[in-house]
Amino acid sequence: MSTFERCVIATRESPLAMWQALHIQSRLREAYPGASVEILGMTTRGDQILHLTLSKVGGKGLFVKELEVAMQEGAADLAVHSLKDVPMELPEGFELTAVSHREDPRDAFVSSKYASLDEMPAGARVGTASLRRELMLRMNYPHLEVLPVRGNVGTRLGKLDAGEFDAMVMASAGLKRLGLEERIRAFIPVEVSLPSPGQGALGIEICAKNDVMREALAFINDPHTRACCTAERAVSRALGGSCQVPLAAYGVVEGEELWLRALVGNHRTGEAVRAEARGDWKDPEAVAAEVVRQLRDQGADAILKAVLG
Ligand SMILES: NCc1[nH]cc(CCC(=O)O)c1CC(=O)O
Repeated sequence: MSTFERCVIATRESPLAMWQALHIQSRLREAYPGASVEILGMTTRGDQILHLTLSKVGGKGLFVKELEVAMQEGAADLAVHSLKDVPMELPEGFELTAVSHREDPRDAFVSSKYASLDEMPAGARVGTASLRRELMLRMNYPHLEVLPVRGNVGTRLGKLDAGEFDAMVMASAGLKRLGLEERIRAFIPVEVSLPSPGQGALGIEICAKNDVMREALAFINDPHTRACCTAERAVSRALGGSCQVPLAAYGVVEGEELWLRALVGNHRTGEAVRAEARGDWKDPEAVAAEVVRQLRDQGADAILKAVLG
């Protein structure tokens, strides 16, 4: 097997992105003692545009484009992403070569005033950065005021602590990775808040022609997590999933079966349709196709058309 002697990891410079890049760096250094593994921190447009919600500025691609350019120009050999921030379609010439074992995929309830969403009185303010979470809140807690929030994990916690919100819904994975688990007052069950496709997993992107890095990174790929995230992303891809679409999809492998659940809806009205299917975990696309068929049979396309206007 051809090995590499040095590689450069491209990453955004948010504390969470840097944690994730350093995590992959340490795994590569452990697997390949003596290899040079460096990190190239970059600022993306998604990091710069903070006054608008992602659903208004163009979505997930804003967090990956500059990292892909760095790989194209030879300044980096791989990019480490939060998989849920990676667009469902990669540009020509790139591939998602590995998906790591996922951290806790649940959404977390963060508040210094209340112990859970159930305890919040009518009119209490919940901050969220995602239309998926807004839909969940509209469906289950229509008496709460849902407000948009942008910024990285620390910025959002700062806004909560400054009193701009009474609570925040955020990814458990981000808080845990940053050593902020003590801020989590409650984990929101996936039955209530089905996760975003790929939530909690890391996606490692390379140039498709880079055979050396593909081989070197293969050990990071977790087959069950990859199957689940492949199915989750396939549902999103089929239904035009993006930051503009309130869509949730979550797969788990149980024995030889992949159990996939999904939901799409209208965050403004709380209208939603759900579906689930079980199938061979080695054929995630087939399981996703069955879930998409069920969602479409229940009117998912019309709901999403109303959302996108
Ligand atoms: N774009 C936000 C984002 N992207 C990845 C994570 C957390 C890590 C993960 O879920 O994989 C977060 C924070 C959040 O959703 O609260």
